[in-house]
Amino acid sequence: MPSPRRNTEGRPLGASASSSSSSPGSPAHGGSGAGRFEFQSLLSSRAPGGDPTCARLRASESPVHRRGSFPLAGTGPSQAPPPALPEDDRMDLNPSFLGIALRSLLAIDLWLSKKLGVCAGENSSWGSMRPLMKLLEISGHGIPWLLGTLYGLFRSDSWAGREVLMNLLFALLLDLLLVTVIKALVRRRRPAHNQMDMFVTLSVDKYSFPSGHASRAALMSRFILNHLVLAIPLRVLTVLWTFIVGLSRVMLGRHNVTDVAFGFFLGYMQYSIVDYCWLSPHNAPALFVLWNQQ
Ligand SMILES: CC(C)=CCC/C(C)=C/CC/C(C)=C/COP(=O)(O)O
Repeated sequence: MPSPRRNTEGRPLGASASSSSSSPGSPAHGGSGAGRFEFQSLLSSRAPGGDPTCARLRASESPVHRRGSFPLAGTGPSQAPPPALPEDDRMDLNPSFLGIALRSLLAIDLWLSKKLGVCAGENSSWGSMRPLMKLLEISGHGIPWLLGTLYGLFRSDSWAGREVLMNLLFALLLDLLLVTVIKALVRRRRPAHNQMDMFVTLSVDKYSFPSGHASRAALMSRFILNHLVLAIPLRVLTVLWTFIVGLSRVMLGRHNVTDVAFGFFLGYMQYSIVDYCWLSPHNAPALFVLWNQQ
C-alpha cells in the first residue's frame, strides 16, 4: 500500500505546521476569522426559525475544522466525514450572546484602562502627576481611615459621637473583609502596566477586582453625607473626592475601569448594610460597655 507523501519535516503533505491545531491569527487561535465565524454561527443558530443543527453542521465545515483538526480530510468525495466534535468544542464555537457581550465589555475595559493609565510610570505621558495620584491613594487607604476612626473613638466624649464612630469602624472592617474575600475569589491580576509600589498592602492586594480604594471611598462618602452636617460645598467636595480617588486608580495603572466601577457599587451597598445593622447602646450594649465604665 503506498504511504502518504511527506514534506521535509516528515509531515504528511497537506498538514503544514500552520494547520496543526492553532497558530496566532488563525481562526482556531481566535484570530479575526474565528471571531467572524463564531458570530455568524451564533446568529444563524439564534435567528427566528433557524435550525441549531444546521448551525452545528456549518460549524463542522468551518476553516477551524478543515485546517486544524482534520488536515487530510475533504480532498475527495469517497473519504469518511470527520468525527463529531466533543460537546465542549461545539460550545466554544457557538458561544451565547451573553458570552459575546461579556467578552466585548472585557475588551473595551482593557483597552480603556490602558488608555487612561497615563500615570502608570514616571515615563508615562502624565508621569509628572504621579505624586498627586499617590497622595489620593493615601487619602483612600485603609490605614489612615482605621487609625483616624480609632483615635476619634477613644477621644470622643459624647455618646452620639461614639455611636457614629463605632459604626464607622464597623463599616471600615466590613469593607476590608468583603474586598479581601472577593479579591481572593475572583483573582483578577492587576493591569500589566501597574508598578506594584503601593503603601502597606495585604497579600490579596496583588489582585485588582474590586478596587478597595473605590469601595472605601464610596462607603465613606455615603457615610459622611448621611451622618455629618456639612455645608453644600463640602458635600460636593466629598462626592468629587470619591470620583477622583476612583479615577486615580485607573490613571495610576492599579486597576481596570470595571474594578473601580464594581468597587463603587460595593461601597454603596456596604453603606446600606451598615445602616441596616446600625449599632447602638440598645442593640449592641456590649460594644459600648467600655465607655460606661469610664
Ligand atoms: C486591620 C487591618 C488588617 C488593616 C489593614 C489595612 C490595609 C493594609 C488595607 C489595605 C488597603 C489597600 C492597599 C487596598 C488596596 O486597594 P486597591 O484599590 O488597590 O484595591
